Amino acid sequence: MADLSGDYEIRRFGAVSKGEQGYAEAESWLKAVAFGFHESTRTPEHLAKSLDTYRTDRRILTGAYQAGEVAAGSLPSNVPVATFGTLRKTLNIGFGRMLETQLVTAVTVRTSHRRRGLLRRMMSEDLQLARRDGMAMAALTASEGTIYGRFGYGVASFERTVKVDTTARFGISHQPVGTVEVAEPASLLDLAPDIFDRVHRQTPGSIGRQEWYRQLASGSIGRDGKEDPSVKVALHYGPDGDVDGYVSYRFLGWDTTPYTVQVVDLVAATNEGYLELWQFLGAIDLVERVTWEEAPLDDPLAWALSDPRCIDSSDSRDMLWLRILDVEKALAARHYPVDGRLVLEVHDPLGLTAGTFALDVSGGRADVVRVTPQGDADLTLDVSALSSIYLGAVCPVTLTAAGRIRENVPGASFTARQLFSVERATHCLTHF
Ligand SMILES: CC(=O)SCCNC(=O)CCNC(=O)[C@H](O)C(C)(C)COP(=O)(O)OP(=O)(O)OC[C@H]1O[C@@H](n2cnc3c(N)ncnc32)[C@H](O)[C@@H]1OP(=O)(O)O
Repeated sequence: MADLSGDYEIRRFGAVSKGEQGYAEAESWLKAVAFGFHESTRTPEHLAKSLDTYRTDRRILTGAYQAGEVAAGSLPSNVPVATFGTLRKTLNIGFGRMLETQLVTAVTVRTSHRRRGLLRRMMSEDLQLARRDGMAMAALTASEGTIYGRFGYGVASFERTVKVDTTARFGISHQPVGTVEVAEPASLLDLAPDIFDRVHRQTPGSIGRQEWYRQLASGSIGRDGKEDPSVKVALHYGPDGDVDGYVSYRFLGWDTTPYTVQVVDLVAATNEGYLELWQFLGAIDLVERVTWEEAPLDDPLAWALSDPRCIDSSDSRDMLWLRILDVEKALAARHYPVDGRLVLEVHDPLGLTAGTFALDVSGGRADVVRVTPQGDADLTLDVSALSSIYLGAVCPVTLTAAGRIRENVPGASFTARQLFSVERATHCLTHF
């Protein structure tokens, strides 16, 4: 590939708020992101609000800038031709364990500069820096399924859109132990982070949320950057009166048929709270359908409904893509529900963490060492496949059948399946 270092300058800077030094650069960067995702132009107020939340999240903004002269009349050189954003949050890796993770987002390359290696350059440099900084994991959500495998990312969790028929056939037999009450949407500015944190600690695959989420759930910032007065909120109170769940939702209007409520955010820290919030949604008068775009695949709702066919869930898709940056650290960080031993030969297209590793689990604790291969490892796999099975949501036996894992010792994929399983369904409620 051609060396582009002479053509583009890569700059990294932290997000800042209006009035702070570097704001113009951050604003141009964010405008370029909006352009890359085909958004209509963001207003200055929207840009300022977004950058405020980015600053709280300590996002690092990376831009590629034309180093030479730009074409006369084209966008000036201070507008990046490519963008790449990162922030760090914890990832629940099962059994309540947390792993700090490099989250990659806002990847765009201007059409007139695409396929010249800019994404490859920004991704490779960023992952190397993160690894050097001691990070063992990176994550992203992908716009297309074909882009990120080449960089060692693998699909590690799924989600689906559900359309739930809430006409007379809707019924959940659960006997409520708590109550649900309507609240002022703004109450979520305070309540949402603590409730989410409880869910985060008990859900494998959960990613810590960025500042923006409580604003979205409360209707303080809609997707267009303005306050969203259509957002309504109901809180769930447990038997002791503590708020342990909420749903934020909007009615889509009388022109939509069937009459539909769309869930903006649904977060419940208890099994009962989850069912009781659904009982509330199913009881909203004049509404015939409730939709939710971030529902789990393995959803208790399906088993709680007296008629599970109330759920139309034709849209299932990959959600979290993980990329292990340091196999020893990532494997040692996990808790394992069974004892066992596996020797893994891991290939890495970026050369960050290739090698053969022995994983020995005893009493749930892992001992992981890099070994010199003596004969075949139990499993041979790319780091993307190892990243896929890491959260227990992707079955190693299936990846073996797909040719993504080579099983050198019969039964080793099944051992991997048992070792990597987690205590409850993997699900990530955080988009970033
Ligand atoms: C985490 C996120 O933010 S997801 C959002 C990703 N962004 C978008 O979808 C916005 C629209 N798309 C774009 O901005 C650009 O086309 C990008 C970012 C996807 C690619 O940027 P480019 O600079 O053109 O990629 P680059 O030239 O570095 O290509 C790197 C490799 O990926 C491949 N590639 C790039 N884009 C795609 C694609 N859409 N589909 C399949 N392969 C792709 C290239 O062929 C190349 O392969 P190789 O190096 O193995 O030969």
